[in-house]
Amino acid sequence: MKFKSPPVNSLSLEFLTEFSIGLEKLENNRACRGVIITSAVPKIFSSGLDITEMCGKSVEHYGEFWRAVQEMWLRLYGSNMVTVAAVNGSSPAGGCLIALSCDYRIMAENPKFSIGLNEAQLGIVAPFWFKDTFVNVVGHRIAERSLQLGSLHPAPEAQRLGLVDELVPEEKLMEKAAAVMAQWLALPDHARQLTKTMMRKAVLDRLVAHREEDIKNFITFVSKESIQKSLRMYMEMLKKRKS
Ligand SMILES: CCCCCC/C=C\CC(=O)SCCNC(=O)CCNC(=O)[C@H](O)C(C)(C)COP(=O)(O)OP(=O)(O)OC[C@H]1O[C@@H](n2cnc3c(N)ncnc32)[C@H](O)[C@@H]1OP(=O)(O)O
Repeated sequence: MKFKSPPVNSLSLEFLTEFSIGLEKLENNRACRGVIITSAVPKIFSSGLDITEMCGKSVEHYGEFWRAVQEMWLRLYGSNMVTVAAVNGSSPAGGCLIALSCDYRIMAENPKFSIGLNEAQLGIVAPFWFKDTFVNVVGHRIAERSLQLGSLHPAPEAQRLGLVDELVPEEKLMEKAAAVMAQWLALPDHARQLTKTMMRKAVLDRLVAHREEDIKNFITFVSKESIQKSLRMYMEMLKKRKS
């Protein structure tokens, strides 16, 4: 699957819905045993959740948007397929969540590309299931420090921390992703799938059990004037940085 929503592959409601439907179709296709996720937008894997979806909208919209974020994660993290992220650009926040939800992450070895859950820098808090996914990849201590600081780790540091599994030159990324996919697909599906379920079930079940509460929390949080102000200021900062 190639993300192609210029300029930065931000995860809008439309993008998330299309991504989830695409994953569902592949999941139901018995001929498809694995998916490589990458980007068709140069230098950006995904800029994370589309901030404009969280600014100045109705309560109904926030609810619908957050349900779509949850749905995407439940499908990807809970997928029976082998999932490989070929991270060919920067990948903050929700973009990082997508990479973390895959079985294996390969990143282009460009120190200008960074990845991480930087929510704290925006004055918002990564939800528990973002945090759980992060902890399951890098461990508690690294996750705690990285989340509190809202760190975006340049590719070499991301590899040192275990946030990505390996770095390769950008031109070799897809070749390497295909080789990793072949290695993972060489195992019998049932054994690999049951093992994956065993490793991820508790974290998935936690969101499923608290899904409505999580949506309510998001709506309450994002509707606060202080949070709206932080998000607006962040968007302005992005625009100023550009000019
Ligand atoms: C209780 C629950 C609480 C909520 C939990 C929320 C959980 C997750 C939150 C998120 O995922 S928030 C999103 C976090 N993302 C970021 O911080 C990334 C911000 N973007 C950047 O750093 C840069 O844009 C980039 C991705 C490194 C790309 O840089 P580049 O220089 O190539 O491009 P820009 O000029 O900065 O951007 C182009 C254009 O896109 C707009 N834009 C960028 N990112 C977003 C975004 N995430 N959402 C919406 N719009 C975005 C940017 O403003 C520019 O717009 P224009 O100026 O061209 O109109």
